[in-house]
Amino acid sequence: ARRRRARLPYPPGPPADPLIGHLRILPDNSVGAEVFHGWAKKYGDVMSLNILGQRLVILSSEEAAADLLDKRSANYSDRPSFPIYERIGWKDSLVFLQYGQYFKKMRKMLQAPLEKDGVFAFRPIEEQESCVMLYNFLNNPAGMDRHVHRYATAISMEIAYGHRVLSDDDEYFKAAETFRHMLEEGGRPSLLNLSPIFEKLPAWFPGAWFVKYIREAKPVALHDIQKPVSDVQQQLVAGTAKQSFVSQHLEDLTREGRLTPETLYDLSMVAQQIFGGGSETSWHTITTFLACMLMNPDIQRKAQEEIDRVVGNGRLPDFTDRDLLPYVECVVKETMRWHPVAPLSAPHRATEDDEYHGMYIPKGALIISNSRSITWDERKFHDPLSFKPERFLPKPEGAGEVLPQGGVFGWGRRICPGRYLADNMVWIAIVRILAVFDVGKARDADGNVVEPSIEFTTVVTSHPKPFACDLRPRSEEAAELIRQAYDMHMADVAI
Ligand code: HEM
Repeated sequence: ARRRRARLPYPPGPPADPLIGHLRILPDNSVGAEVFHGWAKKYGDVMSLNILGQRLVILSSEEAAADLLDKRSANYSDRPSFPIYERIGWKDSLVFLQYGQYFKKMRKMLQAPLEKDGVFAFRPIEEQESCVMLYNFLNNPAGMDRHVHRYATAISMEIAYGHRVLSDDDEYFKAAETFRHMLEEGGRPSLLNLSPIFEKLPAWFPGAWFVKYIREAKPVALHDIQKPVSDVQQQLVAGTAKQSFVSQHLEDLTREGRLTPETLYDLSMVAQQIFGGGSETSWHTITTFLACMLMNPDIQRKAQEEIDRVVGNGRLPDFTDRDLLPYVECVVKETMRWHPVAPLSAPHRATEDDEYHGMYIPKGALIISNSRSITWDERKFHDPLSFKPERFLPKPEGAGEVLPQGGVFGWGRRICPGRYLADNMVWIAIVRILAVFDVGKARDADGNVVEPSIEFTTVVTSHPKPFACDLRPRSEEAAELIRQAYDMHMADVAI
């Protein structure tokens, strides 16, 4: 079968150079999704590139991605190796793990509390932290971006370690920021991807930036993985530990006599994925929403009217209101469709040779699903580049279009395990911001309106560059509601 398959053509792609293949035209990560989206129009929903002998298959429709990554997930659930991340100590982070028994064990451990019904348990934390975020907006609107980052991080840290982030200087919040910088820096293309031999280069050698990076990042990465778990261990001894993912596991492991350096290591790696996977993605989905509201005041007003009608002005919306707010639901979906924060999702790898519609996909090929193409597919979405929440309303009121979940949260056995948590985190933030704030145009020093111009940048995730806006409480009552909610959530905190 291998010989027969090998005679089939690879999926088509742009013209290549001899030997180096498509290396010269391989787009930079920051524009990759857009460039691939353009190419797909010419070469089709399944195209391929050859980068120095490494085959890259790019999937540009929901069907192709679902056919391969969902329906044939037994063959497409592996990941490529990430040599730099592996060397700093993230080898066993779930997101980077190769497919196999160890992956399955780690994935199960993380997934268990994050199932659809399980994430209900985290709602009080989300309600609490959303009030903190609103309060921070009120007192320091210019710090909006950071407040949202803190919101997503604080929820993740409390779920993972029972740690409550109480200030911007919080040690755990700082660790999340460091984690992000390390992810960003270590993600740059490097010689190490070509061969481990380059590891031996001296740090001063041109292009060998990673030697210094690895040396410096490794102890920090290790500390940030182990420290919060040893904090919880100490709190358990002192009787002060709060219920959390880690405390629960530590108690179980101790009771069952299974607490060993190995089980402790696994637990530390998995716990880190809660903020590693959840913080930046949720943060940037919410800032994308804020940018969308700034650019689409009519949509903002319509969503606010729905909230005013259903919830009124006397309280903040909460999860019990969700089913009664269909338009807000559409705004959340449209934010995720219009600009998914992971435009190229995460690469999968083919474990064995395969054939798809007469094309040959060799073992070891990297499979990239292009979320941009999938959520901007003209065959599925009318006017896909416009922000139109009503597209998701059922006909005849709306267009009855359906959000391709894979385009946002990925596929098959690697689908985002945090998707239900993310959905709650993002929804409650959005509905509460809409309820009490107006996102309006900023004014310059002379009082002139600044026309919004939003630019996106893609490093680890794709998100708006910092932008000016006028984030203002909708009324004095709204401001008072925020203060009261904040006071209530801080009542038990001794400062
Ligand atoms: C709006 C927020 C989020 C978005 C858009 C998002 C998106 C994604 C995507 C596209 C993937 C790659 C899936 C694939 O390879 O097919 C992924 C993987 C992952 N996500 Fe999320 N995610 C979000 C929130 C979260 C949260 C809250 C967590 C916390 C638990 C989380 C944890 C992870 C982990 C651990 C993986 C790796 C899974 C694996 O490799 O098996 N994510 N996410």
